[in-house]
Parts: sequence; C-alpha cells; structure tokens
Amino acid sequence: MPAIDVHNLTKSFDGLVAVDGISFAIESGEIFGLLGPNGAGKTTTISMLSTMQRPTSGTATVNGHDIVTEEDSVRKSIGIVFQDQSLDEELTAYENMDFHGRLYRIGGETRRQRIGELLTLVGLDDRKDDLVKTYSGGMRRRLEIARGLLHEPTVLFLDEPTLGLDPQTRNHLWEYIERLNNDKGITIILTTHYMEEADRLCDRVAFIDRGTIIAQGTPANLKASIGGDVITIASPDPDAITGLPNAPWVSGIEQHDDSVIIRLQDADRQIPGIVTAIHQKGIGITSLSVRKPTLEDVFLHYTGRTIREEEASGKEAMRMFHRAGRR
Ligand SMILES: Nc1ncnc2c1ncn2[C@@H]1O[C@H](COP(=O)(O)OP(=O)(O)OP(=O)(O)O)[C@@H](O)[C@H]1O
Repeated sequence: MPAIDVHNLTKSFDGLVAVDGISFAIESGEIFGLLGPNGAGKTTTISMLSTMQRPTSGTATVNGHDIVTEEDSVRKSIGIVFQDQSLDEELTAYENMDFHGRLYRIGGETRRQRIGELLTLVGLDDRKDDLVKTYSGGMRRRLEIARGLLHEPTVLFLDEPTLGLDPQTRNHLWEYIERLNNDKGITIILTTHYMEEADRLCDRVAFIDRGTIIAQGTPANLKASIGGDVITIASPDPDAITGLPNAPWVSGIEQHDDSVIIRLQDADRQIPGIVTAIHQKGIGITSLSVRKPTLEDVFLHYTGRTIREEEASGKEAMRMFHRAGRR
C-alpha cells in the first residue's frame, strides 16, 4: 500500500483552478518532492492531503485513509510543518513541545521522553530551555519539525522547509531531514522551488506547473531524460545563434535574455565545431560554459520557461495577488 495515493485531485477557487487533476503515488519511506514556481499549486495540494482544504473533485488516501471521509484518521497519522511560523515566541522550545504534546493527549512520561529524543534528533537539546524568540530561523524550523513529529506520525508534510534560510542553514536542515528519514523511516513529502534542494533530498519528484504535473520521476532519470550536456553561450546577438541550422546531435535549444542554452550529447567533443560555426557567421561570444543538466533544465525543457521567469511573470503576480487576498 502506498503511503500516499492521489487520483485526479482538483481544487478550484472561484473559477481559478489551483490544482488541476493531478495523480501520483508515494511509497512508504520515500522523500518525495513537489516542485514548481510560486503559485503552481504545491501548497494547495498538501493542504488537501493534510485535510486542511477539501478537494473540489478527485480522491486521495494517506496511510490508506481517505482524505475526505476519514479526516480524523488521516490527521492522526501525519505531521505538518507549513510555511507560516506557528511557534510561541514567549515560550521555551521545551514548553512549545510540551504544550503540543498535551494537545495531542500524549501522557506525562511518554511525552517527556519523546520531547527529549526529538530535540536531540534536531540538535536543539542543549537549547531547550531558551525562549524561542532567541532562536535563529534555522533553529525555529528544526523545532517546528520536531514538534510535528511528537505524535509519531508516519508521514510528514514539509511546505518549503528551507524558505528564507541562508545556504549554510539550509544545508544543516537537509541533514536533519535526511536523518529523520533514515533513522525513523518517516515518509516525507516536501514542496520546494529550490531545485538543488529537491535534487539533494528527494528519492522522486513531481514537477507541478499551473496546477498540473508536467513530469515526475527520480531526479537522476528526469535529468537523463532531457539528454546529455548543457552548453550556455552568452552573446551580444543570441538571436543569430538560435537561428543557426541545428546539428543532428542537438536535442534542444532555448534562448533566455542574452544567453542560448543548447542541450546535446558529448559537449566536450562538439564545442570546437560549435564555436567555429558561430565565428564563421561573424557572431560574437561573450562567454561559454558546459555542465550536466539540473532539475532547473528539466523544468525549462517541459515548460519552455525557467522557474525564475515563471515567478516574475505577470500571471504569477496575479496569482500572488489572489493568494494575499485569502490570508
Ligand atoms: N484560498 C484561496 N483562494 C483563492 N485563491 C487561492 C487560494 N489558495 C490558493 N489560491 C491560488 O491558487 C494558486 C496556487 O497556490 P498555491 O499556494 O497552492 O501555490 P504554491 O505552488 O504552493 O506556491 P507558494 O510556493 O507560493 O506557496 C495560486 O494562484 C493562488 O493564488
């Protein structure tokens, strides 16, 4: 039985289809990433799976329980850490945990023992008696994760777990998330728009864009599926490069601002020929780099847009406007 099984899940808000008939399954013990730009429908998806919002149509089960007809059973078996911080700043870490444990009616000795274990797991045991208002962003996020695990859920939802954290803190948090998954076997479903985060952490990912899943698989397979290497050429005249006839070994070519991105096999061998062809046409090259494809390239391949472009688009601004209105 999959830990999460989703069929044609859809959510509309006043005519805006935020999630549009998505389907996927997550096996027990996996770290699964829902990736996509802001406003793609990631939060709405996990809000439905965690029973915070009702789907407009479609079905899903979490740990075998239906998200609409068995809400209580779903809730008992999951932990959630959403984007908005919900800790009490005027309490210590221990007190925050203790309060939450009481809400879940976890008895005295068990509660104390679990709090100790979880605070150690997220590296906060030595700071447990400090007020949360003295904590850094990364420490707060770790505390929220520990708190979400207090009632021993087998599935943990993390909505943009490292949003707004600096790279070093982000790295630390990744280690804690991996440890949780390894040591406790917890199934983790996380949303992110950081591609390197998904690549590092997730066993499998699904790209969600404007409410639909456009690709899913392991990061390695997705990157391999778009083929070979990526050459980025910056030029004062990128249109002229894009207009050159395509060689048979070029599997894709896209233009972004002053750069042309070429996907191809065997880049190292083909570069001299490419540079010669460009020079023969009298086109300038400002810089040239070669790399392996990233998950960002996978998004670009399937949508023709980079995640950053998508986030900056007018449509996205509209979506953010809707979003602000509902808070
Ligand atoms: N309660 C609501 N009322 C109206 N529109 C909503 C509501 N919730 C979400 N939306 C809209 O649905 C779309 C998807 O939003 P969602 O928050 O799921 O995206 P996301 O991928 O999680 O992005 P983010 O990373 O910014 O949270 C957006 O256009 C958003 O404005």
